Amino acid sequence: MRLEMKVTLRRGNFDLTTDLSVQDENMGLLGRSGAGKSTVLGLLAGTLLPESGRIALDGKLLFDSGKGIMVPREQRPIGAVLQYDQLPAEETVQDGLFAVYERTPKQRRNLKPASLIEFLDIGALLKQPMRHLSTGERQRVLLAKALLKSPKLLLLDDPLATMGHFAHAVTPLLKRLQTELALPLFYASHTLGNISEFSAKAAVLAEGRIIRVGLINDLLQDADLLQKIGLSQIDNRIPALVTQHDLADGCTLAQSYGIGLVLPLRPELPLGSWVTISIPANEIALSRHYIPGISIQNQINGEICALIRRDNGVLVQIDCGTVWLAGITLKACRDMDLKEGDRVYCLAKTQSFSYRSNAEPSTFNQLFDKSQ
Ligand SMILES: Nc1ncnc2c1ncn2[C@@H]1O[C@H](COP(=O)(O)OP(=O)(O)OP(=O)(O)O)[C@@H](O)[C@H]1O
Repeated sequence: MRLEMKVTLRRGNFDLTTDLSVQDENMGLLGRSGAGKSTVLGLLAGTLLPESGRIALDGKLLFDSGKGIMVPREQRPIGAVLQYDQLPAEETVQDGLFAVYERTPKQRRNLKPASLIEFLDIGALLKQPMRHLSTGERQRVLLAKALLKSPKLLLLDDPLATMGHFAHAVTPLLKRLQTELALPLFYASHTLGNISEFSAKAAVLAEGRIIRVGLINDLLQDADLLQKIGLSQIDNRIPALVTQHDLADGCTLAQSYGIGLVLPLRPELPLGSWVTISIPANEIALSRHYIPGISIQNQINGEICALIRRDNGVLVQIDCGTVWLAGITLKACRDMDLKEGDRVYCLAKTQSFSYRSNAEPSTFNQLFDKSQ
């Protein structure tokens, strides 16, 4: 995706001025509530009209105030799951899906509607008007609509946050679309959890301005930036190789960068497969010593590489082969007299780890329309 967006818009007391140039496959949009994320997505999708400026996707102008160009939403090669989307009040789910699919040129259609409807479990909703749907149902229907457009870019206003348990099924679907259809995702959220699932990079938005664009790993090392965007919940994402399922003791064993990990039991994961596990930074405690006779199964030794001051505490970066982040209070940091270069143990309970969804190669094959 090559995206250029240099626009201005005033909404009430809120001023948005973006100067964003994206040359990547995927991008996250990170910012506090009210920073302007939904506004940016609306401008890209074509539900909002900028006052001035220019938007171009892959060299094609979508908006240019100087040239008087404004490509309407239906004609933009963009699918969008937006938080606020004006939809015809009485339009049924089926009519909405059908209309989008019919408008998409046959040679561009790349997904089978029936399989998508089944996969997103929206078959029972087809006769309902959109206004009768719950938030989560609505998000799934909007995702189906966005995908049936066979878009060249998918905008997501954190739909996973409101999808409940469906998020576990939809995440691998989106990942599969990224690889199978080379579909770029632009994912907006106020936390990094879902963004980093789909993109290694993020643009940071604060008070209607893009203040940084960079690798998420680099953004996490910028204490001022973290403070500015009030990032509170930070997850560690760790790749791990499944080595053993211990049914008797109820745990799965894995290796990550030479470190042995004791994880929640997931016997269906093939031995020798790679998984991504996550653990919130706030779930990791630190100790200067190995603690024998404790129920916590993971005590991982590493060296502190940075101490980042946050609103209510300190984010400690520890090099354990890969970088782990532990969120502790300022008091704990002072009491332990922690400094860069100190060696510490990261203490992590088995049940604090969760498995992130992995795209299994065969699960989605029936979705793709390969007849074109
Ligand atoms: N229809 C509107 N009229 C006037 N102001 C609006 C309107 N919609 C949004 N705003 C203002 O624009 C600003 C940015 O809103 P926006 O929804 O883009 O933020 P956001 O980053 O997506 O927030 P959140 O994470 O809470 O969804 C807010 O200050 C909001 O009050």
